[in-house]
Amino acid sequence: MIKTLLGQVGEYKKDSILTPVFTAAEVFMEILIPFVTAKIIDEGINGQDMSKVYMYGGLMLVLAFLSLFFGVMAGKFAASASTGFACNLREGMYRNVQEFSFTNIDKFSTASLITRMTTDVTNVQNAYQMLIRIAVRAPLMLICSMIMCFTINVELSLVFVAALVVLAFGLFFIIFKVTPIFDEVFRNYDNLNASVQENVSAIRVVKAFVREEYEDKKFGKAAEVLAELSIKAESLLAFNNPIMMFVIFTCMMLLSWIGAHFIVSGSMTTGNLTSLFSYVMSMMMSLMMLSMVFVMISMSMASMRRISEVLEETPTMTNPDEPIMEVPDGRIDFNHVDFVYKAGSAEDTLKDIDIHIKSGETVGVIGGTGCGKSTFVNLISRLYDVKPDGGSVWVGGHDVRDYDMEVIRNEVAVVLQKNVLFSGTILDNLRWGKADATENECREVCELACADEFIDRMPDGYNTWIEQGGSNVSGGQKQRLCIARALLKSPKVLILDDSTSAVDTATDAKIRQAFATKIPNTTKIIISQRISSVQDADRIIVLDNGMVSGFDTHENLLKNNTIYKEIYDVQMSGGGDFDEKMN
Ligand SMILES: Nc1ncnc2c1ncn2[C@@H]1O[C@H](COP(=O)(O)OP(=O)(O)OP(=O)(O)O)[C@@H](O)[C@H]1O
Repeated sequence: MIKTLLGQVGEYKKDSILTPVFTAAEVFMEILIPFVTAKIIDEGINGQDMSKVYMYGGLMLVLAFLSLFFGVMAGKFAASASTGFACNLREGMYRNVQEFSFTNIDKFSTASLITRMTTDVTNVQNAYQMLIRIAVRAPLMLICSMIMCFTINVELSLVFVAALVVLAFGLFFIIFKVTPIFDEVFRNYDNLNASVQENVSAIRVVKAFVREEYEDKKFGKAAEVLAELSIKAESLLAFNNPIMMFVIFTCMMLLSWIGAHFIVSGSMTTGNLTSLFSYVMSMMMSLMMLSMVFVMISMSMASMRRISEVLEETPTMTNPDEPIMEVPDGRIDFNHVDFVYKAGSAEDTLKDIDIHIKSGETVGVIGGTGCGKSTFVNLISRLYDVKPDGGSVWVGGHDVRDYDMEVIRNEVAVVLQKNVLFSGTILDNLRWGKADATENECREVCELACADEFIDRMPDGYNTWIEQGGSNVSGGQKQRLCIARALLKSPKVLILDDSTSAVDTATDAKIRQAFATKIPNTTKIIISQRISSVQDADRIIVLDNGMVSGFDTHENLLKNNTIYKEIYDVQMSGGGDFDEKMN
């Protein structure tokens, strides 16, 4: 984990090394200052020698200036190293997430990925800044101050060594108690983010079902749990200061009392006692800082682990060593395919699918909810891989695993069931299909997808701004834009996964007619719950519980496939979709 994280320091290594170097220099300057103070008091003031006062005063000024300079430099490099490190972590995670296969994506929730890229990275950034600065400064200061104290007076030094033990015990007891609470705090951040993400993205559904109050309560509860845990942790941390102050003042009183005896008996000078006080203060402060470093680091351990989980996640799908860079045609072969989402599941999602589709053919896929239609098409563009011994899926005469992944996904265009548009103009959205498409090309595909009619009615036409998630266009309009976007890729295989469900039947028929005449060489796979959407297809696959129950023309299926015939009869008599028959 540590190796993975440190690997992300990258170009900020130099800043990360310079920070402790300048911090050490700053500490050495600060350590010398009380020593010079003692000289001013003993040799200058007590010795009635103004020249010594000026000389040591000047030296002190130089030391103070150098300490300031080194401190500023250390702060500057620490800030640059930690923010740069955080930026690299975010970029590294984001890059890896882009490489994730769907199997990888299924492992992490969106909310958890967001928390990891925001809150977790901020924690690690703060911990890293502390590590390269305070974690160097505090122990160095502690050791140097202790050495100075012992050189001044051994007996007095033993007083604060005892005090240090008490303080260390108190502070580390608090850390021990507080660390597990912080672990829980970060786990709860995931729940809070999940609640925000789910509700904000589904705000329309929330309103439609009048669930505001319920959702409000749900969020309130998550926020309350988080607040309670944070209060618990902070309340424990609040003891830090009083314990520290108690030990410091007790220590000071003891030092003053014993020190006064030493001064009166002539075995110690006033200057030495003054510098001893300064060193003791520095030591206590260092210990306090050290305890904070431990809190911060233990707080961020959970974050570190969560970040490295994303960074170390290896994509389950990779390109072959010598990938095929061209898909010859739109032939599709499923050779006895078995597929399961999670290894070890009791039942396969797809079972022994053996189907052969010709290039340019239009194939309908029909079946009940959850029977595996989307899963079936996801294998064609290699969004998932088949089981290790679960047959193979071929496109254009080659196993999909032998292609370059970008090539196969460009040639197999999928209009997913859940259509997503991005904020930007209609043209921007269409050009996701082909970055350099001209406006004319965009218009052509929009005509094919019957999207031109509503775009032309919009005041800004193709430059109309689409809001995030396509919230300012209707479901049917969104579907047509997504079909146009896929067409712009001029793919060898076009898959429509129930993507005309929100389009009226007349427009649906028009789109299919356009496909048949304008893109005859593209293999078209149309998933639908409506028989009317697939009955014109060359052949239709009837899926039932992950298995192929029939694969033939509409007419032959009506004659030979009882499931298909029954659905047809139900839908023709005004019934609903596939599932109504199944129930
Ligand atoms: N990412 C996933 N992880 C685990 N199981 C999944 C995943 N996606 C789908 N499934 C399961 O696989 C089965 C087939 O799902 P699939 O989406 O292929 O069905 P479908 O026929 O397309 O259904 P619908 O018509 O409702 O879209 C279902 O039982 C579903 O719960």
